[in-house]
Amino acid sequence: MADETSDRRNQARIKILELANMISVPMSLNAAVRLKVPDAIWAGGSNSPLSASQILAVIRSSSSSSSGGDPENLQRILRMLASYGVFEEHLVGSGERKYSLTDVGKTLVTDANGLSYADYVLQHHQDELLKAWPLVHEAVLDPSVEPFARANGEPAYSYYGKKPEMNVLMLRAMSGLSVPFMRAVLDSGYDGFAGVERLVDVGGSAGDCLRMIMGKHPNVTEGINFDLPEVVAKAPSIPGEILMSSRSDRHFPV
Ligand SMILES: C[S@@+](CC[C@H](N)C(=O)[O-])C[C@H]1O[C@@H](n2cnc3c(N)ncnc32)[C@H](O)[C@@H]1O
Repeated sequence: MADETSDRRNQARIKILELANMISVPMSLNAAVRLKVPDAIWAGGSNSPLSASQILAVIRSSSSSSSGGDPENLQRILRMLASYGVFEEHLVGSGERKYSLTDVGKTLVTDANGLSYADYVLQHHQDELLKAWPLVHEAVLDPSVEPFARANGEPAYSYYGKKPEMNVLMLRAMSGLSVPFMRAVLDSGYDGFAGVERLVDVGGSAGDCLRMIMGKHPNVTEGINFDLPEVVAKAPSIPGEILMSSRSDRHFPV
């Protein structure tokens, strides 16, 4: 064993402490999203550095209780996420700390269509998903039941289908994720859709990708959103699209 006082061993101990406490990072992110901190700082595009007290005042002004709260606890969350590049910390003259959004943080700001990556964060931190994580080791010992099903009694997508609020959050999370990606693909000059007349999106969720592709490429005259019946039922209709639901009981990874 190496010398316990060596820099290498000290770094190793610090690293394992960091890993053991890593859950504090996504849970702080989840807390910031739940509190709508990114929208509070963004304030319609200003992104001016605000202190924890100022952010709390904005959050409180749009909630039923306009006072109270603990800016110190909010500052702990902000500092944690600043160290992971979500917020930028500004030390102002008096020693006060203020926070603005980095490019990473801006992905959490609600856009003109009501979309952002915030729903993706929320979707991944629902109680049902969190209950599955401590069971990951069981997937090694007995892979016949996936951790989500072990924790919740059935596989994720059939479970979502029975819980309207989870189904809708999943749709919103996927839209928030896919719309900016597809916009980037289409704006990049990608020509893979040239000459395509019928396009099937397997697991197309709300149909955003189909809608955007068909809007840009009139040659695609028939789009088929192949997804689960409860998902297709909630998806907005698109002219020229055939909404097709899966009748498969088998839940394949998409
Ligand atoms: C990760 S999401 C994909 C989101 C979508 N491609 C987008 O860009 O927004 C996976 C999708 O697969 C769908 N899915 C899961 N199991 C399915 C099945 N057996 N048949 C059809 N769709 C399924 C889910 O309902 C969900 O919409």
